Amino acid sequence: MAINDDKRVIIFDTTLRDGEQALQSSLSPKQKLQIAMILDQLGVDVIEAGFPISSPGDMEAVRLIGQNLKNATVCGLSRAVDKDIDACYEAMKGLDHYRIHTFIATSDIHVQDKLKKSFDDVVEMAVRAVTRARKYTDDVEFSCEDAGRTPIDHLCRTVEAAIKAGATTVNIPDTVGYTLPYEFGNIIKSLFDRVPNIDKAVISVHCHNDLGMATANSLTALQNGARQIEVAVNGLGERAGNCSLEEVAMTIKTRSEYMGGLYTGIVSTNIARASQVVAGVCNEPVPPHKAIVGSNAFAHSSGIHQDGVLKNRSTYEIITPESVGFKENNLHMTARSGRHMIKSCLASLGYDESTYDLDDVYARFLKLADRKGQVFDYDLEALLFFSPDKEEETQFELESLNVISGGKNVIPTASVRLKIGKRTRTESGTGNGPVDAVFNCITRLTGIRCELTNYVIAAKGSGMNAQGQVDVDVMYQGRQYHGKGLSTDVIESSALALIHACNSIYRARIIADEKLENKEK
Ligand SMILES: CC(=O)SCCNC(=O)CCNC(=O)[C@H](O)C(C)(C)COP(=O)(O)OP(=O)(O)OC[C@H]1O[C@@H](n2cnc3c(N)ncnc32)[C@H](O)[C@@H]1OP(=O)(O)O
Ligand SMILES: CC(C)C(=O)C(=O)O
Repeated sequence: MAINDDKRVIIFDTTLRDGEQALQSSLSPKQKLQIAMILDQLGVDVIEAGFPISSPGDMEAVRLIGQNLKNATVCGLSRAVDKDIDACYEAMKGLDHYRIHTFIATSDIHVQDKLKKSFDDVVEMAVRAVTRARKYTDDVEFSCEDAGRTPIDHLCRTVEAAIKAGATTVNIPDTVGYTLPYEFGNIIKSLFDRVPNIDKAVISVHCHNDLGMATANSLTALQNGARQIEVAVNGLGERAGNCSLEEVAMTIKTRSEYMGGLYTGIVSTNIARASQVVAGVCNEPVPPHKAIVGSNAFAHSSGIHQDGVLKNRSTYEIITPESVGFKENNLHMTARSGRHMIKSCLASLGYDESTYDLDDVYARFLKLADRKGQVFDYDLEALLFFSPDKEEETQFELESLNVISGGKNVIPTASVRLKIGKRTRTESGTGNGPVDAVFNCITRLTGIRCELTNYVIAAKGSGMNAQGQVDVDVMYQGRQYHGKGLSTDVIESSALALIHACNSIYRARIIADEKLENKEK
């Protein structure tokens, strides 16, 4: 691939190769294709789709992806071995354009203890591999595996030989995430100073995150002349992962002046979707605090931060959630929130400060937040309408629960008894699983038809005492409600969570009726 702009950074995505290596089960060709299409829309330049010699499935995945990409170049990985390179050709032959990526380790420990070869043998294998790959395509990448721990003289010699043999991209991996940014920057600088034919190839880096340096090392490499970085969505990759695509893409965009005007082809507004698809298909949830794409990356929960963000978002947001494809930021109300947050939330619900006593509402809010942990807008509104002894009064209470579920031939059936006000009622019903059957009963008993938008189950504690916590989000008449349930029985936790949400909805309905009555008066 030819990009003739010295400021343009080539984004080589290895989510489907190095990222996939880190998964507990490998991806099918169809799953890989689904991710590849998202990466193509994201604007990555090269997609390393797999290791064709590895299995018939991976060969098929590389072929399928190559046939379907609209913009990005497909790439297959191979050892410095003839049959691997031939397998890459087999997978991609017939395409207008494709890349073969071949590699061999150059560090002493890998050469001696893993490959059991001499360094001279390794250089010879590198040259042979690049030469063979060049017979198939004019887009050949060569990597010196474990370059970060390779003596610089050996690295210079290998890079020079690979370029001479026809490599158009030479990759310098910090395979075990060992180097520090200053050190890694110097390795790249030394290559530019010492390798005579360095200008004949694009210099790439592939940094792992074992010491948490992958992003910093990749950026330092760019500042020292590298023009391709190898990345993975959500930072997936062997062990602690690869350099994360979203982190480098957004750093280059956000700190462009400091990065010497470098830019990428990444469509940043597609980042959140790419992250979610990769997390879902790979069954690798994104940690909440993951930079750029974590659910907490644009959340503000403390009073001082919320006050700042409400006055000017830039006080605590260096990039906007919208710029990476999230709808908005989140301001969570907890006991760490301050009056500005409470006032703002009530204003968004239509309450002017002149209609309530802020200090009084705030004091009650704090008591509620200390009890509940997180307070939602409808909880806050309830403080205005209900006296302190009534603000958490419940309309629905679980009395008992019975569930039958089992193998293929059993229709999941539930029977639920609820206390509703002063009465008790029972309903039975079926569903496509035990939780669904319970939810159907609760819907009929409460008369509240809400849509379940999120269901999360997590273990609290461990061993015999572990409890299952279920958190649900439901949508009712355009408003989101949350419910939480905790029990040693996860079906009961689920029921408690939905009942919790229904109680909030019930209170919100009373408030809505009261507001309507006041309006009509
Ligand atoms: C740093 C990285 O991420 S490198 C990429 C790692 N990815 C993968 O390994 C996933 C795909 N791998 C596979 O499917 C298999 O390991 C295969 C098909 C590549 C090889 O399988 P096998 O032939 O059964 O060998 P195995 O994996 O057990 O051992 C690797 C062999 O390749 C050799 N080897 C390792 N890297 C290279 C290389 N770049 N060039 C040449 N030979 C190499 C090893 O020394 C070892 O050789 P030996 O059998 O003579 O001891
Ligand atoms: C094959 C190379 C690029 C690699 O994955 C590594 O060195 O980590």
